[in-house]
Amino acid sequence: MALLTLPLDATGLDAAIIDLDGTMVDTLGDFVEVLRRMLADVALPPVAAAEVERMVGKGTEHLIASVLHHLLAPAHPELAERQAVVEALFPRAWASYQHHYPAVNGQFSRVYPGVLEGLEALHALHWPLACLTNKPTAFAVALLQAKKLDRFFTHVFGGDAFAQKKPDPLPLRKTCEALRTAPARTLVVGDSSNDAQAARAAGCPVLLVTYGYNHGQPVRQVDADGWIESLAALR
Ligand SMILES: O=C(O)COP(=O)(O)O
Ligand SMILES: [Mg+2]
Repeated sequence: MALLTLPLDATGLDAAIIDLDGTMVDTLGDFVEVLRRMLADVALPPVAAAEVERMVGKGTEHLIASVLHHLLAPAHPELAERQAVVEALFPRAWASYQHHYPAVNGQFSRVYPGVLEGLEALHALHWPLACLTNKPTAFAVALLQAKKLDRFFTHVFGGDAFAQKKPDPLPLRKTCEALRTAPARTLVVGDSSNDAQAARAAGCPVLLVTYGYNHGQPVRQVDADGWIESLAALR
């Protein structure tokens, strides 16, 4: 695919679906802070940003469970026993996370360089644009509004919008339906293997940014159609 060697309007593509965390907004600081508040509520110590970075991207349930497993591992080295402790703690942790997130959302995060330029370039082509994230929809909408990026998107779908989350292809298929575009003509831009696997399975071409969160793995080893150092490369 000559995605990165042709001008975008000569690629045969006519729409785009863009990921949020790690692609448009560096939200690691938000996650670290909301987890710090949540963990204090359940009498656990905070978790380091480098650990959180490896755990972000598969939605809220996965993030909370991963953090609890990580922190409880020294005291409960046996997996089955730890699982039971995590399950018992989970409802309180979940409720605390939901309680704290709105106040934290966008306060400890920033839009990556080049994002505005890239979105403006797609907007100038009159491509319909959707934001598809594993973050809950309400938090995603509020974050895009706080960062003044909401005006670019006709649709915003979060991890709770469909029956499956990325890396399942269902959210991409459903988002293409909402945009009324064909997957093969819809560019996916993301930062992780979740985005790339979902795009491959849905039949969408996919570009990955090189600066986001990819579960601690090198992003250039992920099967994708290309890598960009900034969304400004879409100009
Ligand atoms: O897992 C999350 O909450 C965020 O994931 P995203 O990279 O799909 O925006
Ligand atoms: Mg992401």
